[in-house]
Amino acid sequence: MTPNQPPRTMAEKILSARSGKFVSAGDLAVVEVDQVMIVDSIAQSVIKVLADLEATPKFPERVSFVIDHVAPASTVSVAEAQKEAREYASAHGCRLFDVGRGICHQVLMEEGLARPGWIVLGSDSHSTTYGAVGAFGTGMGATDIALAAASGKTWLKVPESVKVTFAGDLRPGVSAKDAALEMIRVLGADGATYMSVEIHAGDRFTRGERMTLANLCVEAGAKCGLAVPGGEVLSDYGYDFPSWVYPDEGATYLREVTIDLSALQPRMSAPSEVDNVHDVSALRGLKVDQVFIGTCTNGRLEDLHAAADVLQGQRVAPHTRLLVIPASSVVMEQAMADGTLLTLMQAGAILGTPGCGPCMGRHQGVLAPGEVCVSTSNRNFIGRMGAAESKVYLASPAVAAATAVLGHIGLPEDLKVTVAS
Ligand SMILES: CC(C)[C@H](C(=O)O)[C@@H](O)C(=O)O
Ligand code: SF4
Repeated sequence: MTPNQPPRTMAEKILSARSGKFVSAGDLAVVEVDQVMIVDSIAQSVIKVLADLEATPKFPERVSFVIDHVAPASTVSVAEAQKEAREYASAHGCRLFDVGRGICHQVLMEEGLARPGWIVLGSDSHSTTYGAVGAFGTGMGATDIALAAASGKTWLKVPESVKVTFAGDLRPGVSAKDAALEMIRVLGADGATYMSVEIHAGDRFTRGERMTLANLCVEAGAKCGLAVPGGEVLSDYGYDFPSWVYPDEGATYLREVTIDLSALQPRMSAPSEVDNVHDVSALRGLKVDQVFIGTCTNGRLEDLHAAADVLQGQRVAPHTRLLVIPASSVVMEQAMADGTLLTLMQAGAILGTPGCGPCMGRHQGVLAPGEVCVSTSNRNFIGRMGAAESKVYLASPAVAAATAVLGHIGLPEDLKVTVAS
């Protein structure tokens, strides 16, 4: 950065570096794309656009197909679409992560396909997740994704930035998911539309926790969610963090908010907007039919550990179903090796194939009219997990686990039994 350049945000820094010239919010930038990710449900459309353009991927090693949203296939047409994606990836030398490998965002992170300062485009809105390691991750539609695959580049309007600072320390029993839900409440469901949410949390959050935070950013309408590394946490980025990725001192933000973690209680997002966030204690007692622990938001090993801590020696309530779906095959193997899955199953959990599971109501746990689900996912829109008359409440893995045992919304502390003398 030359001295006469104005201070830049993290988004401006990355887009400047990857476009080869200094750009600021509002400018158009043509940037090199480091990774293009294509999910099963969009693959056919992307392949069609490429065929119409008579183009093929310019850098096949930078293109990954992931079969995760409805995997294994639920219908003949889904199976056909997945077959097409599989065959296309193999014919053109692209990466393929097939049924059971896991959810696209978790898999790309595990495979080192998102790194600090990279630009990662996904055919999936939660591609903001890659900001957990300082990659400019964003979701795009089939046409833009196909053009990026064909050319190795994309164009972007450089986003304005909102600075979110986390201060203080979480109390015991309060998690990064609670912090993420609070962040969405504060920003509002469209409060960061087309903005970069720059997350300043020092070394407070693990890599997985930062994935939860960056993942939720799109629920405030954000273009990307970039976690600025601080202190010790740098080691869990897994890669060198180039100094040019850091935001400059004195960069301009459209809005700045501070969230005091020490004041947070376990939070829950009630239907049907993600920013409809309340303390769990205010919703306590509502009868629940299904609990779902998994997804790109909260299906990692640390999330399964948090659930197992609550479920150890407990039983899921008789009228409640508990579905647990690890975010990837790696998570599943680790949870199997350390006994976590056994604890969950002994409590009555039903395990599913690593992938999205019932998150968007396509299979493996669709809700009937009138049913209520507490889920560790990121969306609770009308009909998100099934019938339009069903309801989804979003929470942390610990709260979801406690709710499964209680059969109604509640907290781990509600499970403590007082033995009469
Ligand atoms: C199917 C996919 C394109 C969609 C998304 O873009 O996010 C899904 O993952 C979701 O969470 O709603
Ligand atoms: S787990 Fe849910 S939110 Fe994440 S990519 Fe899959 S469907 Fe979308």
